[in-house]
Amino acid sequence: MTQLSLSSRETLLGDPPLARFSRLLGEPAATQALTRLDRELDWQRPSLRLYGREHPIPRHQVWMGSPDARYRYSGRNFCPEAWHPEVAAIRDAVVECLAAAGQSARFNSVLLNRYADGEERMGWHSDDEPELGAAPLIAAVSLGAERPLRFRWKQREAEAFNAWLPHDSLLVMGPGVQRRLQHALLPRRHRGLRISLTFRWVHPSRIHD
Ligand SMILES: O=C(O)CCC(=O)C(=O)O
Ligand SMILES: [Fe+2]
Repeated sequence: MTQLSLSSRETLLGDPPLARFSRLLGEPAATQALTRLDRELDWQRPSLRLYGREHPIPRHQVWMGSPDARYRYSGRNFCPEAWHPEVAAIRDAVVECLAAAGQSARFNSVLLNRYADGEERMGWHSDDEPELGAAPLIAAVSLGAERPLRFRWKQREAEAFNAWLPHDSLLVMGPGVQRRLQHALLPRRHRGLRISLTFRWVHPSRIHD
């Protein structure tokens, strides 16, 4: 039996589609991936300009992907790093997991986020940059400490809620999730390293210098 057949799917929202899979990679692969990514990636802490002042982001990150998948983020153009073999293997596991669930998907870009502990975080946002297209599918893999990704509706049509993301889980944000909701990884009082990988498809033709 392969690890893939052990992964299980849970629906968190039907419309727009939000689903969580557990045991994406299996053990010891998932723990080995966490250790390897922590050690081997060139983690960056860029600063964002806000009200004329530079603020280092409250986490570390790496953009990775195909060379033509350039990405605009906070007004800057990022050229992604080349695929690390471990990240490419996780990407392929995500594509296989989705295919086994009857969903075809492709990814040419990933944002990796490294949160050293519960103080490190990501603020409210939607992944709705124009180069992602009108209805992107974003697949978020979590490794390490379990934390909740908090969702809130832009039109306040329902209550905010937490999607808990355990080690070796996959959260799939389907078409409409970015348009209708925002998400954030809020600070929590707890210890433990967490690395997330959010795989996307960046439309190469939409990028202009
Ligand atoms: O760390 C997470 O799970 C969230 C990351 C995220 O929202 C993003 O990369 O856009
Ligand atoms: Fe996001």
